[in-house]
Amino acid sequence: MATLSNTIIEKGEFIRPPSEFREMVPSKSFPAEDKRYHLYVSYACPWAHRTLIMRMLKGLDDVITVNVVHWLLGEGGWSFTPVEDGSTEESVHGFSFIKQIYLHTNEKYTGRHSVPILYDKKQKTIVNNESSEIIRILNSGFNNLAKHPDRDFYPEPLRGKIDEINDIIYNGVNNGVYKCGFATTQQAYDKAVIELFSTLDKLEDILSKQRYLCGDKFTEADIRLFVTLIRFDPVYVQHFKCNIKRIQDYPNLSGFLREVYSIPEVKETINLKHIKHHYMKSHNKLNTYSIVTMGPELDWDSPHGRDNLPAQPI
Ligand SMILES: N[C@@H](CCC(=O)N[C@@H](CS)C(=O)NCC(=O)O)C(=O)O
Repeated sequence: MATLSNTIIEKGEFIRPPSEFREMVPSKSFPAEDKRYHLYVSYACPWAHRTLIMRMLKGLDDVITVNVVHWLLGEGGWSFTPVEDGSTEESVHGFSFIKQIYLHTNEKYTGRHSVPILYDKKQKTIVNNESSEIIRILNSGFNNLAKHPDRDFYPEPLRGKIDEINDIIYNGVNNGVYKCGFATTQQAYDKAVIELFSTLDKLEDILSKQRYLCGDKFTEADIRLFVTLIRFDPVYVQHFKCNIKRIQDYPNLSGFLREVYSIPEVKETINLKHIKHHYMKSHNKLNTYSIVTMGPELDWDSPHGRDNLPAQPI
């Protein structure tokens, strides 16, 4: 079972390697064109989830096509078989594995075979495999084709603030849960779990005073936090040992989670079966018998209670 492969563990601490394909759209080689680009994603993966949310919120669902891998990250990496519960075939080449997309782009490629991938169907090549850049591309690179060109999730005046909060969220939360789960020494785990919960405490405080992370405007920072929050209680609490508190125990973080969950375009991107099955059945060093938990009961459809805090329309 592929579990902690392609990752670096140093002194018991998990370190995420950098992505290798970093081209942008629009650019000379990659102009924005209708139906030319394609996303390869996993519903389970929080990094891929960001790109799916941005694609929906910008109204790019007719412009950028998508293939979804099966939830199991097995020996051969992400695969497109069997097709079930929302996963799809690989429709550009008919490939069975994500690895083949990387090797088709560069047969000498030796890096990770990760999702998400933004792919150019015309030149049959990977454009970008770094989710933080793919969401920026989707936010502004296709405005001539998007249903919602006026929605800007990285607006100029807030960029400094967004970058600052993104750093905090990436280190303390998005990657923070992985640092807890993949730690191989007590010391590394202790350090990671303390960092994670002190960051969550800080974010709880911010969200007690304002509707979103950067004020009254919903931005990419909120999307980046949401994808970890939605996985937290069903998976990370127990699977990654992030169990000092649940998100449900934080009034503001949980209200924020329910509000973002209630956005129809966001809700459409969530597949809890893929999320739970992926983590609990792919990481068998963490869950030897691959048993998927039944709980917890979730209350994501209950009122978010944040209407008293001012908000600009999304
Ligand atoms: N830096 C990448 C990280 C993506 C990532 O780590 N994806 C994981 C799934 S959650 C993956 O595909 N892992 C498979 C592997 O490394 O073989 C991004 O944000 O786009």
